[in-house]
Amino acid sequence: MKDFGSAIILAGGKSLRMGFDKQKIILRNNSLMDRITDILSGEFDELILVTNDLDIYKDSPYTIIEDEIKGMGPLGGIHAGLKRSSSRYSFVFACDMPVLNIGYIHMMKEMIAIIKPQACVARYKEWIEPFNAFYSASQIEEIEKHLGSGGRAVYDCLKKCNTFFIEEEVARRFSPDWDMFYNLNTREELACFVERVNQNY
Ligand SMILES: Nc1nc2c(ncn2[C@@H]2O[C@H](COP(=O)(O)OP(=O)(O)OP(=O)(O)O)[C@@H](O)[C@H]2O)c(=O)[nH]1
Ligand SMILES: [Mg+2]
Repeated sequence: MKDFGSAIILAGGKSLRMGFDKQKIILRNNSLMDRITDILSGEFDELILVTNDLDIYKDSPYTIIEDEIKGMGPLGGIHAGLKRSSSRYSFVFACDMPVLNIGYIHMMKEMIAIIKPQACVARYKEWIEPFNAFYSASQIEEIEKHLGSGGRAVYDCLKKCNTFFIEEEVARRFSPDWDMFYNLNTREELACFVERVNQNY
């Protein structure tokens, strides 16, 4: 079993705030999902998309699955992805995140290789950033317990695991403006991002 061969991209949920399915976001004429998979396929051997619409990916070369425990939000997607993953650790990302930072991924891998936690997640004040993070197969049981008792909060579940939290100042060295955690939840955020990056994307 490889340590770091797999990436999980979450593409389920309701997209209520966006008003259209976020896994279909187009940025400057290109599919955001295609951009994410293009970049991550250079870094990981196995890409697992956890979606609520299998039809979209009929011709995809990647592993396409649905939640096993449905309607529980991102933790349900992480659970399905980890169960399918063939690696000890999986990088977890979301379909509404426009910025990937490979240097930060490399740094997390190095930290994990030394510390050997169950998960590696950035912490920001009293919040965590559940995506652009690593989770491991060793958490599946704890996640099932958490979801089974109705818990949905990723942070609460991570507190019960041996999680290595990356502190804000460390993450900011890689992404001073926190872009690598930015996610597009509304049409305004989408328009604003397109405007801001303009030709540089
Ligand atoms: N597989 C899976 N992914 C999910 C689920 N809920 C959310 N996601 C994904 O998790 C990421 C973060 O989701 P959010 O932006 O918080 O929520 P959302 O449900 O997509 O959108 P809202 O309805 O506006 O809250 C996105 O990549 C979603 O596609 C779920 O139940 N299953
Ligand atoms: Mg979001």
